[in-house]
Amino acid sequence: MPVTDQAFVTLATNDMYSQGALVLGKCLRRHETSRLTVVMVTLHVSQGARAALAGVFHQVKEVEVLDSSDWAHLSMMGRPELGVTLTKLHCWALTEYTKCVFLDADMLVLCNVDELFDREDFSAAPDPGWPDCFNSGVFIFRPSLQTHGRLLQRAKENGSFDGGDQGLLNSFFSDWATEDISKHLPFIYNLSTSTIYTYLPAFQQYGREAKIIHFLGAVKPWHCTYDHQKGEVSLGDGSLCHPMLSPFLKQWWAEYWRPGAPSFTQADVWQSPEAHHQKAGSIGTTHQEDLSLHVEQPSTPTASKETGTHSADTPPANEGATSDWTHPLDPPPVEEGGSFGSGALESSQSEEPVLELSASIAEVAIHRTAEEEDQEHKRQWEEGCADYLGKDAFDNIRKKLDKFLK
Ligand SMILES: O=c1ccn([C@@H]2O[C@H](COP(=O)(O)OP(=O)(O)O[C@H]3O[C@H](CO)[C@@H](O)[C@H](O)[C@H]3O)[C@@H](O)[C@H]2O)c(=O)[nH]1
Ligand SMILES: [Mn+2]
Repeated sequence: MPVTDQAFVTLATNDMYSQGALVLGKCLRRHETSRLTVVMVTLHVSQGARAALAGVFHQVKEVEVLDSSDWAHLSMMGRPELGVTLTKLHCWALTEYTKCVFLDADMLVLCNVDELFDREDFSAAPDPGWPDCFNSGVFIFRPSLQTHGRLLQRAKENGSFDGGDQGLLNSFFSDWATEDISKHLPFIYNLSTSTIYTYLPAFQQYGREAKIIHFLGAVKPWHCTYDHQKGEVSLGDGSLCHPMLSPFLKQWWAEYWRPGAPSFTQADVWQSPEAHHQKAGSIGTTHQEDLSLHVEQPSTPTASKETGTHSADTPPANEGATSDWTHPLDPPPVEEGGSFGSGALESSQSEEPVLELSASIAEVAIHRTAEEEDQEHKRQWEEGCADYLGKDAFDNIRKKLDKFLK
């Protein structure tokens, strides 16, 4: 039975971030959350994207865009686009729920994380850049129109020290750093991928315990290109991503293409320009336009109907859900018949070309000689694709060095 007065909430103000929200919603469902799921959308989210989101989330709620337009502070972070993150503040107006967990749309949930609802308002994880501040990508809160009003008031009067929601929220919940340690979420609930660059040994040590991955920063998974043929993920400029990041990006794409709920492509999105004529609703007023959609068949979003009411009693079906632990950093499981899967992609039940390809790569790998293996390993090392969790783990490198220096 779903818990109908608690919800996971996310936000998408455009179709790009809607892709992230879609993956997030799919992950939550696949890991059988017992809570409802809500995505707040704004004017510029197209009908195509909304339909896809409605196939995954219990509620698609239109809210007004709030933008700090604070170029000075935002450019200090190199992220002028983040003014709209103030729109996040509207989650406090979702008073049909007693407790919520907000998750950024650039999150990958790796297992069931319903235990987050045991935490109290206001809980969050430290920000990797300034750990006395919390990162506003994951937080537990109790919706309240009073808090919503106070936050908006503060935004109007004082702005935000970083131009986005995180600065404002840290000023508002300023005792988070010192008041109550139980309100500090473990970092594994908001493991920023930037840690790969800032503290690689810790990432190696604890990365396997991660429950939620946060693709924090300017480059998001949907900016990357996934080459099914080569099984490689490259960044926008064509360069290959960091080898430690690759399993998570592949997992993100596997979730994106996982069947059982619709995905949408930019092509779908561009085909629906009528989206831009949607009227914006305003949250927190009696005239708000609630675009929540009843969803009977998540796999057929076009069958959804707009009701104007909240659809807590008709959660999307959970077909295809699995509670399997499919951590991208886990070694690929040995399957019957002795063939190996490809880690992240292996977890997909999809019949996408991805899977067929991973199987053929596995077969090739099995028939390789030891010498060929060594050569391949050397080639990957030289290309900067080190296997930090396996052959190239610190311990193994040290052993090699010790042997060499003897
Ligand atoms: O054009 C945008 C930009 C952001 N978002 C939403 O706002 C969230 C935050 O933006 P994001 O690009 O994820 O920011 P981060 O790179 O994670 O940067 C940090 O700084 C932001 C601004 O303070 C905070 O919102 C983040 O939680 C914090 O992790 C996204 O995940 C989306 O849910 C949109 O819908 N549209
Ligand atoms: Mn984020």
